[in-house]
Amino acid sequence: MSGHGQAQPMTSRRNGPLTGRAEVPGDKSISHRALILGALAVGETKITGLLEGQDVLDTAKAMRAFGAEVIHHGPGSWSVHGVGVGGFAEPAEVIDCGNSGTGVRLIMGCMATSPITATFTGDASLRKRPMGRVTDPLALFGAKAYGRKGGRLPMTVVGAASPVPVRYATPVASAQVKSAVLLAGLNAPGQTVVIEREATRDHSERMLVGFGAELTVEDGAEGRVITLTGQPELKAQTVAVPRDPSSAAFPVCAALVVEGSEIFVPGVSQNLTRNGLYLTLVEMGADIAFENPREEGGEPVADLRVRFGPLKGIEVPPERAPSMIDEYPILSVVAACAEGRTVMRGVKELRVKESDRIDAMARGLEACGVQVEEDEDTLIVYGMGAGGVPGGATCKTHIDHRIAMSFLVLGMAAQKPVSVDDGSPIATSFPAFLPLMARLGADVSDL
Ligand SMILES: O=C(O)C1=C[C@@H](OP(=O)(O)O)[C@@H](O)[C@H](O)C1
Ligand SMILES: C=C(OP(=O)(O)O)C(=O)O
Repeated sequence: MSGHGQAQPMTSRRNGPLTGRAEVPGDKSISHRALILGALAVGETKITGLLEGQDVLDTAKAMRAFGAEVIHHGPGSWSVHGVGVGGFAEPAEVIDCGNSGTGVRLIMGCMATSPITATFTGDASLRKRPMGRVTDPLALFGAKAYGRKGGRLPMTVVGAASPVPVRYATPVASAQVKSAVLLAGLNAPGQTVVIEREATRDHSERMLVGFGAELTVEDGAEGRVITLTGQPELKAQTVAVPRDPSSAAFPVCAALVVEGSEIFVPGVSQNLTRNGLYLTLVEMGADIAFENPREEGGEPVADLRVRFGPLKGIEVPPERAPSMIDEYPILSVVAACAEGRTVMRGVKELRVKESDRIDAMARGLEACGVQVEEDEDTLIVYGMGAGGVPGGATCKTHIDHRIAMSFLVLGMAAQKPVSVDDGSPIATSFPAFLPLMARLGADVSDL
């Protein structure tokens, strides 16, 4: 799986309306952070609703390798006995983060200010992704990194024995870079400051405060200024992981494009740094009711009631990109099923995800009979209206779970079936995607 094992072709085809309740798994970003902060805290952190996708399981394994005790009690229920800030042991084995950019970048951050050395690797997708964006700021703390050309994995990081605090303005909008610097700052004396021009997902900030770190956020002329006081004693917490809005996107968008559908998706995080897709869908005319808004596990959540209906193409405001960065693949499927064109600008970060997502979506949509235009930073999709996409192609997923799920959703609405060459990476973020969609009435199989 996730590029290590056998390719798993999958196919979906039109099959009447989708109806019922879709309980999507726990948030991937929060799940990684719950394990990592639990490992850096003193005492026993208890976690419920943890995503048991391969990305998060690889982070759990890594935390054990650095000396934390990580115990699986039952579905979604985990505990972590942490080693305290600065307490990481040197791992005896290579840390394999599988398919996970979040896992490897955050873990590099939290070991980089301890006097230990670790070697990181990942699957064929992760080994292509740039790590310099993280190792550059980690070098300012005094850490050293030795990787392949272009800052690629496998890579050895030598942590700083006497780290100094850092002030760093992130050159790209990236929560992974921000989080790596903050996690490194935990074991540096004094104040570490991260400045981001555009707000990215804020789970690290929220959870660091929750675990007892001293952290402030101010909006200044330069952007969001995050100041962390180093060498706190993090205290073990109880973490209830809310459901993942990025995973919810797949059944939600499927219901929007499959005629006659109506589904209910309970308890989806509505964190403002994550809800860009939902704003965009509403602007396209989507019938989504946000019911029973409340707070769960320190995050705003709502129950979503989603109904099929006509959709129109729009220009997605580029400044919205950080709050929906993982949702452009599925948005481009919705765009193909809408009337008129949808313009997605400011999306060049998609080129350095699990795959080049602009290219993967453009080629697969074209193969399914949809007209697209792209440049380095833009994807434009010409909508064919509800039921108008011909389909009838096999799309390449390039070891990318979101590409696989997006094309399988397209097959549920297209005139002819849509296949993917390899759906196995879906298990990195949404292991129960197939049975969940089948329960809603979708005809999707791994045959
Ligand atoms: O911090 C995180 O949990 C994530 C940050 C984003 O990546 P970037 O920081 O590269 O934008 C996102 O794409 C990824 O799925 C999860
Ligand atoms: C980009 C993603 O994850 P990561 O960067 O953690 O591999 C994603 O889940 O869409």
